[in-house]
Amino acid sequence: MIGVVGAGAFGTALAVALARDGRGVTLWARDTHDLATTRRSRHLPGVALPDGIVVTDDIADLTQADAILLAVPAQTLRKVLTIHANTLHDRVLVACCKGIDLHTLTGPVATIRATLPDAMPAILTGPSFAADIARGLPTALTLACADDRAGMALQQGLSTSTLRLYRTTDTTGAELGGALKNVIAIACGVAIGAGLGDSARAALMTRGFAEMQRLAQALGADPQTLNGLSGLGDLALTCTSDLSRNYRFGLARGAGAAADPTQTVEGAATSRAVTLLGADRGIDLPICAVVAALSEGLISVETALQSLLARPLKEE
Ligand SMILES: NC(=O)C1=CN([C@@H]2O[C@H](COP(=O)(O)OP(=O)(O)OC[C@H]3O[C@@H](n4cnc5c(N)ncnc54)[C@H](OP(=O)(O)O)[C@@H]3O)[C@@H](O)[C@H]2O)C=CC1
Ligand SMILES: O=C(CO)COP(=O)(O)O
Repeated sequence: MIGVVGAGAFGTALAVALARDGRGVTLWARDTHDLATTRRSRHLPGVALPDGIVVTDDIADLTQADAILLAVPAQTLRKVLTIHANTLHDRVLVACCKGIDLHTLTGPVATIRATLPDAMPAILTGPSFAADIARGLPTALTLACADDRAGMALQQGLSTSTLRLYRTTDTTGAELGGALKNVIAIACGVAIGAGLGDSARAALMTRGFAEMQRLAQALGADPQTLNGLSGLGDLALTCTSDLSRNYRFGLARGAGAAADPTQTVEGAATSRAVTLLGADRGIDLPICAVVAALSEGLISVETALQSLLARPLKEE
């Protein structure tokens, strides 16, 4: 049985895909609302839960799970691990979130390691909208686990006919790719929202990818990981699709409109976290820094765009 913590859009979509493929799934939510009776998540409209999914608000129901997917926002992961340490402490835990904890400046795998040292941590990341996964559209993701035997078991256990998992042991590269692409997606949304056009977006994606590579290498990631699904792949998806909440957040800000406050926008807090990580190591992350200042309301859209366009001329 696979356990899923968090019945939001992504947790529900993964549960649906696994259950459709014949896996037993127990889906835990802190408050199931009417999910158990309606079999529909308010976070994933139009998708009905298959019979193979057991819905619960008792985390102890995950005690027998072969692996537990953690599909809660990155800024809440540490709290969830701490509160439910009794159930989660010695388990195979697959982080399904994309972000850097603003207080510890750690990614999801490092957060699991620090909070529950006897758990086996892994991360599932890469280009995949919950809506696509739930509809059974083909998706390819990265499964990263430092222990390659455990990674192989997870790859087998979590792949389905429509969900194709590629494996790596580079958890640092995988978690940084997923976290950083959300920040660059906000910047791209701002540019498009402000009417700067597709050429400006392509420039931001490229220079943003250079920032992703710089920080990831400084933190010990394999550059090849950033070139894969969890880095470049997810950057391409998130910076170009209206389905992305990070991109839409930027789009609204760029157009001078209010962003939807009910949406999970991981790149907002993560932009500050990665800016701090970069500053610690003397790494220049101008796009991330501008997104952080803009997300926190410290600068206007005009100032943000000016500071990106007024960068000194230099070699590529
Ligand atoms: N949506 C997508 O397409 C994809 C999302 N992801 C990643 O998945 C992660 C989760 O995003 P997503 O599912 O979309 O977000 P949603 O906003 O749809 O759902 C978040 C879920 O987390 C739960 N949650 C929040 N705080 C806590 C807490 N303290 N304790 C327990 N549960 C909590 C919420 O519960 P409640 O309903 O009670 O508020 C909700 O079920 C993010 O890191 C995102 O980047 C990755 C790939 C695709
Ligand atoms: O990570 C995602 C796609 O891979 C989802 O992106 P958003 O969180 O921006 O919606």
